[in-house]
Amino acid sequence: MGELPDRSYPVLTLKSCHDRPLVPTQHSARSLDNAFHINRWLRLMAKDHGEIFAVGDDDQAVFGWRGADIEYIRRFTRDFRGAAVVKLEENFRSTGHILAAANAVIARDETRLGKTLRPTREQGQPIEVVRFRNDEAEAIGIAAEIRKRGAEGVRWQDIAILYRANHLSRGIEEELLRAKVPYVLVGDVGFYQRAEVKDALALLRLATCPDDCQSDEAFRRACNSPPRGIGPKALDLLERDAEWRGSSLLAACHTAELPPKVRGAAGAFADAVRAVAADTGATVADRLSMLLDRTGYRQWLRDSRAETVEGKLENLAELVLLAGGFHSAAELLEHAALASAAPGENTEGRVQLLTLHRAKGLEFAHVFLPAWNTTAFPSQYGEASEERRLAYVALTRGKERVSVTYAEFRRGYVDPSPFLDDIPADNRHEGWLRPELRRPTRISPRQAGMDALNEMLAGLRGRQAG
Ligand SMILES: Nc1ncnc2c1ncn2[C@@H]1O[C@H](COP(=O)(O)OP(=O)(O)OP(=O)(O)O)[C@@H](O)[C@H]1O
Repeated sequence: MGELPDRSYPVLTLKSCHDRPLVPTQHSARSLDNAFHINRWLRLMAKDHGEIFAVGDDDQAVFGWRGADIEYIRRFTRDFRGAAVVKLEENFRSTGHILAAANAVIARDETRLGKTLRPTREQGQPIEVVRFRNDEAEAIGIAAEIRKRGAEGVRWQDIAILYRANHLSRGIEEELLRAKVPYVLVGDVGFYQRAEVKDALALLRLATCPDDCQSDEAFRRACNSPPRGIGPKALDLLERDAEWRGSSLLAACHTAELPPKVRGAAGAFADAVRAVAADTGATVADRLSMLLDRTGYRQWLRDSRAETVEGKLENLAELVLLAGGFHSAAELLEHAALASAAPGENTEGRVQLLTLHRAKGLEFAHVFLPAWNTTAFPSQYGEASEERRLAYVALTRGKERVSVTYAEFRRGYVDPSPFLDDIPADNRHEGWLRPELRRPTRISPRQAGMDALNEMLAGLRGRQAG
């Protein structure tokens, strides 16, 4: 059976098992993995055939925000009386230190069914917990550490950086670029290619030189978000008018023969952009923020109620913050253009960057977990116990080394994530592990000489005694 999107499992399982009892074959087990998504189907099937084999892990139920209900798996033995529960606690993936840390973090979830992972591997290296002054220093530190590991022979594709929200990738992407570490954003586009970031930068370009013909491209991108009735027809009228007068598209908002309703909305948009353009005393960050508010862009996002809206608003906040570091809009726009090179989807030979949710089910030899800070992780938008399970998922992605980092300043002073306190002292190391702490202790030539001498003497003594 090939790869199937999660949501097709129930349908497929139902079809393939329609007239047969469901037995624990590889197929059925795979199809029923993540039982908390599909308990209703299980009931239906059990009613017909009476045999159910389901695989799931309540500690990894992290999709409540999109409708998955953890209660399905938690009350499984109540729903299916007499069901035998087999706990799979032997873990082949992670070292002892990683599992001890993960076990300790999830143990604080009092509502869980309960299991304790046991390592089959060696104890390994403790979790590195590394503190930074601010998020920029954190990104620089991670990129430098990754370069070091590369120099020690670790393959790029064996390294992953897993973060809670996708706006957190921005600083790390830039430092990886600077450190010349090849990377790929898995299942996502780079920060500057995200639609809302492109929209905001288009507004900024427009306000920077409203009547420059190069701004027409920015106008085309920005003019109808939020929708103002400037569809293909109205845009065509604007293009003709601008061409005839030799003016910009923004100027044409007041001169073109648009239908009255569209004309009002287009005129208001042009006025909002020009008002910000005229405010030459404002900083780049202030101008960007004013544009997002006065054109109604931010409000439009808030009103959309899409699942992704918080992530988009976070990306905009990150962009405004970033803009604070630039003296002029032109500098920021140039920087964005240079950093926009699209990384491919090919993970071979690249460090992988992905959100914690996307990382579920995956594993990597080296895992970096940045931004373990109160504002970022646990997320202020998330449900507390689900955030804890996400921390468990995060730690258990690592096979050999897991490095958790946090900053003291991230859009203001922040505290370390409370999940950090739950990692036992025995299983953590503050700061990066230096190579001499990582490798098996080497015996110095002096010590080797001493050992050889002692062995020889012991042999001699033995012979004398004989
Ligand atoms: N019997 C085994 N012997 C050795 N290695 C094993 C065995 N079973 C699984 N593994 C290895 O353990 C790792 C984890 O296995 P797998 O991905 O199937 O676990 P999982 O329960 O789906 O994990 P998760 O849900 O946490 O992602 C993999 O690297 C797999 O190859």
